[in-house]
Amino acid sequence: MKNKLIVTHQLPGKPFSALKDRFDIVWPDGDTFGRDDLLENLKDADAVVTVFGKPFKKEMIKASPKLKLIANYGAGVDNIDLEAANREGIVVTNTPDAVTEPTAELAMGLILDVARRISELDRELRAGTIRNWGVMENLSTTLQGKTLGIVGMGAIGRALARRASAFGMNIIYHNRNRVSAETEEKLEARYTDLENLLRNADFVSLNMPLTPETNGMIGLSELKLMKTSAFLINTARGAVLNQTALIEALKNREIAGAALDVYQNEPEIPGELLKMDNVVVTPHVGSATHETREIMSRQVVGIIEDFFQGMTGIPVVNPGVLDSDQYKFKQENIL
Ligand SMILES: O=CC(=O)O
Repeated sequence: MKNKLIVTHQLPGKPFSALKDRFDIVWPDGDTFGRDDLLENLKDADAVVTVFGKPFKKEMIKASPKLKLIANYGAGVDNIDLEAANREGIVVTNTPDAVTEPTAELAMGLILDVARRISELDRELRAGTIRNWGVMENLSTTLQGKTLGIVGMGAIGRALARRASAFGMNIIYHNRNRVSAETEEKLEARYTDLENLLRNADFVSLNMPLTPETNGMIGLSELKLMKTSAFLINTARGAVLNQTALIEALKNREIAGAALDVYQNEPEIPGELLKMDNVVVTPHVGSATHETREIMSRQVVGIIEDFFQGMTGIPVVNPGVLDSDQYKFKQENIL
């Protein structure tokens, strides 16, 4: 009998044809399923493909008694109730590698944009509101020689450090665990505590995952430590930053500007941010390139194939579940 796979959102579909002999694959008609439709489909699902930023919470997990695998399309798994998945013996995976380089590209792009005022000047030119092309007009900030503070030196943080070095920036970083001396040397990155990073960086880039420890990590007191000439860049998750505090810090000129790809309550962006010339906004597109979306689909398909053949070496984000009785019971019913 075939296993049942639910894909919760539309994704590049071609790679999924490799699964059709072993799986009945259910896709939504539109962009995604309605709640009731999804709950109904989950009743006898063996695996589900979820999407970063789109909640897959306890209610969904409880409605899925046969579910063995949640294969998240995306690196961040903050959209999934991991505790509920652990309780039910469900393995959760992500697509960590695919999103690294494009997200670092976007972070670099946002740094360039907010520093050199690219979007702002583009808007003004189109609106016909640029008064003058004189030598003292439209001035911005050079990256060369400036200090970039990276909060979260995982794969994306490291990929950003490599790019920023090419622009002549000095790199300091803060991370839960210090990276190896070899990596520090290769990236020419110096470790420091968060307070020191915030006080010294000209650009602060948030690149940590959203976890209970990082939730709200950057609030008003942290923003106040930053230089008034410094910029904040967030391509991580909206909730690592207190958005109300950011708006206050920008209004009070505690910092010079911000460039944001993620928000506390997506897809909502506070109107106040949209009105500020020194704020660049993009709609959570860190990994949104044609190439990356295709690679993410291929990676998810490979993970599902490997998992249902009992293979290890897939990117499991809740490895503790593999020792649980619930997981073992479910495994016995798969193979
Ligand atoms: O934000 C995107 C991802 O987590 O992959």
